[in-house]
Amino acid sequence: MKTLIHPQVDNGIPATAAGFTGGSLQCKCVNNPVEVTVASQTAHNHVCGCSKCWKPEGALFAQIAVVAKDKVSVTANADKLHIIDESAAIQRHACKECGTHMYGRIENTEHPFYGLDFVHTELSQQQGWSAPEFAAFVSSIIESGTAPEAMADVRQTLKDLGLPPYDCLSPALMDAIATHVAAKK
Ligand SMILES: N[C@@H](CCC(=O)N[C@@H](CS)C(=O)NCC(=O)O)C(=O)O
Ligand SMILES: [Zn+2]
Ligand SMILES: [Zn+2]
Repeated sequence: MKTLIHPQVDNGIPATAAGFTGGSLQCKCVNNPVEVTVASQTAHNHVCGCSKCWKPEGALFAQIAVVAKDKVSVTANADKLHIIDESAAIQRHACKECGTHMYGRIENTEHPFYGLDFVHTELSQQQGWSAPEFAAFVSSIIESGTAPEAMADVRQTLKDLGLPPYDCLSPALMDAIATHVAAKK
């Protein structure tokens, strides 16, 4: 049986469009959906297996990208948003009604990724957002109920999709974090 990762990658990954300048994200509410406008292309898109990132119904992984926080604005039904966990590094602003995470913001100015917001571009009608490049926090799917015996198959499926699997972030992002830490010392 085919191992399903996420609906945006299972049937081939849609390509990044050159010159793409952003669009809007909507939550899953039929009435009065929350709308977030992202006024630029995203970067570092990836699938994340951690238990904190929002996943659509039935998906094993979340799909998540980053964008400069000043490009992100709530443009409809902002009153429906709440922060899932104020103490987390990433403050995830989610719809109180349907549970969809609309954006994650880092408020700690010392954090290596301060200034970047995390967004799920699958919530957009527009095509051309930056394509996922790797899989992060792969081992973490065990914490959400995946059997450890299934992991070899999950990792092979990710490799076959062109998403190299890592158990934290990608080497490039881990290097960026370490560079930030070293510069502070
Ligand atoms: N094994 C943990 C990993 C959680 C984790 O560290 N997630 C990463 C990737 S999203 C992170 O940076 N979290 C910061 C946060 O959630 O605020 C889980 O699955 O809950
Ligand atoms: Zn909603
Ligand atoms: Zn995550």
